Amino acid sequence: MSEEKVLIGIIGGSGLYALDNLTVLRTVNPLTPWGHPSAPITIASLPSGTQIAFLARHGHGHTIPPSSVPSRANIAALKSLGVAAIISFSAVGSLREEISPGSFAIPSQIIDRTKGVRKSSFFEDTSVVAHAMFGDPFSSKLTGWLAPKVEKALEEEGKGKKLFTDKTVVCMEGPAFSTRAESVMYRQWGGDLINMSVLPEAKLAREAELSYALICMATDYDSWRPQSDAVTAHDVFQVLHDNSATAKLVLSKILDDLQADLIADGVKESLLQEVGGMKFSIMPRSVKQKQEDRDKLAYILPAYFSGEEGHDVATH
Ligand SMILES: CSC[C@H]1O[C@H](OP(=O)(O)O)[C@H](O)[C@@H]1O
Ligand SMILES: Nc1ncnc2[nH]cnc12
Repeated sequence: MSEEKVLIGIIGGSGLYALDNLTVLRTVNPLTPWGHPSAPITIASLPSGTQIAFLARHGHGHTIPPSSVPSRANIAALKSLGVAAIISFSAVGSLREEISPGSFAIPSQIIDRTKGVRKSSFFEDTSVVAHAMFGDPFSSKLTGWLAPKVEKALEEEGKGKKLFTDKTVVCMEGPAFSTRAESVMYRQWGGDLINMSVLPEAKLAREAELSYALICMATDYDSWRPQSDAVTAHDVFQVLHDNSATAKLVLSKILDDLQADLIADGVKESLLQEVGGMKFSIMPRSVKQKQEDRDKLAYILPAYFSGEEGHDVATH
């Protein structure tokens, strides 16, 4: 584990594989109990000295498909660097006319359409049982802090791109896109956006007690519009290039303001919103819990599992 604390982790999705204009301090590739992350993580310093970490979800050169992203290793690796909060980027399809390609969105809800092939819990395959609270899958304080910054950056860019908040993102398995019937059904269910990445990432961040927010960039209208061709990867990649330039601008705005906000308006509280959140989610210690599993879980939740005896969690 690294000695130095890194405050914020950024996960870049399709089209966002690196950050510009930051002072790179080092690159790390931690071996977590769940393997290595998707790619080596770049640790950079802001002019204020605050450190951030950047991880490319699909690897450098986009070599990892959505169902094979090592999300447990990604979240565990970021946690091991001391990260308190994760700002994750994703290219999404739009399920709403008003969210035109090029628009940005910060969702507040998720509908799970993954198929169970992804390992979606750190507690899976262990002798410790836990049920994380997930009714509000994104950290409200973090999204509340981010939204005005993203909006301001989009305004300053002057390309007329809008930000939508409080939206519902459907996470599908992929890698093939949805059928027209599925796309129409997701709209009826209340879905506004669709991607293949937010799960299990958001669940794992919650289990690791990390604040988590998703910044979506709409690339296409998926396949629900009867008058339009169904989405292709080519459509997505055409919009991605422009979107990622905007995403970099948005991110630099967020990071520029970070130090001032840390001092002025208690943003630290937003970043630390989830700390302690697993206290009532982990089943109390029992003799059936294997020490090796507790040691493994100590990597992400040292407060409950580290030390010779480990700590008992709250009694239920
Ligand atoms: C490239 S098309 C589909 C692909 O794009 C999105 O990736 P990410 O969320 O990492 O930006 C989507 O979730 C799919 O994985
Ligand atoms: N239409 C779509 N469906 C799923 N993931 C996407 N990522 C970008 N566009 C998408």
